Amino acid sequence: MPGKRYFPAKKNRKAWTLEKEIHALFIKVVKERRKSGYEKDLWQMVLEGAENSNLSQDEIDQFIVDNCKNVYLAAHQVTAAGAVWCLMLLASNIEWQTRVRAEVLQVCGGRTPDANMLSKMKQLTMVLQETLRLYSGLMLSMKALKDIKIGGVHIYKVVNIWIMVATLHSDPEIWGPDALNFNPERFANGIAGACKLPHSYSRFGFGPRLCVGQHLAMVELKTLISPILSNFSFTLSPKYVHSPILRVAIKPEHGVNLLIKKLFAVCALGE
Ligand code: HEM
Repeated sequence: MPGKRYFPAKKNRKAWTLEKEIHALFIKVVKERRKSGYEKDLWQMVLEGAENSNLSQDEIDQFIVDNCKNVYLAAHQVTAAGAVWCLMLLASNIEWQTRVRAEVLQVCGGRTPDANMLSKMKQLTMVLQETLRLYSGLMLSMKALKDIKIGGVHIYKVVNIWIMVATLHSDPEIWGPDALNFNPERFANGIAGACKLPHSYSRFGFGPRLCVGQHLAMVELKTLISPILSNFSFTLSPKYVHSPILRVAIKPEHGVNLLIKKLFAVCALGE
């Protein structure tokens, strides 16, 4: 909500200093952008939206900073984690890697993928859906704004509700006995065909607070993964240690080490 500064209480010195530094950092970038000219992109729309409003300068700055944080935390971190897990899963499932590569080569024919090509990558979509089932957020949180009753359970106003996404995404009752396995085939007929209760597949949330970037995220992931598949084959390095850890998103604690082969040359790469 614009108009209020959500700096932590001053007595929490470290958090206060960090918050102020982040604020100053984003405002500096905005000033530099104004000086150097700009493109008419999403970022520019945020700036113009704020500046053409009736807000005070302080409120405008806060609105801009909040949007920067949103994009960094909600958009960048989770999408990057999705890409890394997808590569890890393809590296450990060569059959699927080969299958998706064949599709990408057939659809793109060595060209940079455009929107039309991306929409034809069905196998890659299935792999990404399965990746986000196995490695998306741990939980979603919501707060009851009034007393409600759901399925016979009374929930009082202001109670926080935590929805364990990881549990829903791995329940054999919902996904079948292979719920813990990587099996993109389950998404061959879309989400409704993959599980008993489509609402339980909530990697982008659901309801009015559904992820606004869900389609952009899929486009980004396909745009990143498809050229990698066209140009390289890869397996997991023996150095890889499987250790998912909860940060902003679920991330590989020690990165993902891959052995990458480009045509006939072999090289090793960290995350
Ligand atoms: C694989 C990538 C992504 C995943 C797994 C993901 C997941 C989520 C989830 C679970 C929520 C919360 C929904 C809820 O509370 O019900 C959310 C909200 C949000 N996401 Fe994403 N997201 C991704 C990418 C992106 C991208 C690329 C953007 C923007 C460019 C974005 C922007 C947002 C924003 C602004 C919200 C808050 C929406 C609101 O509260 O109204 N996300 N996302």
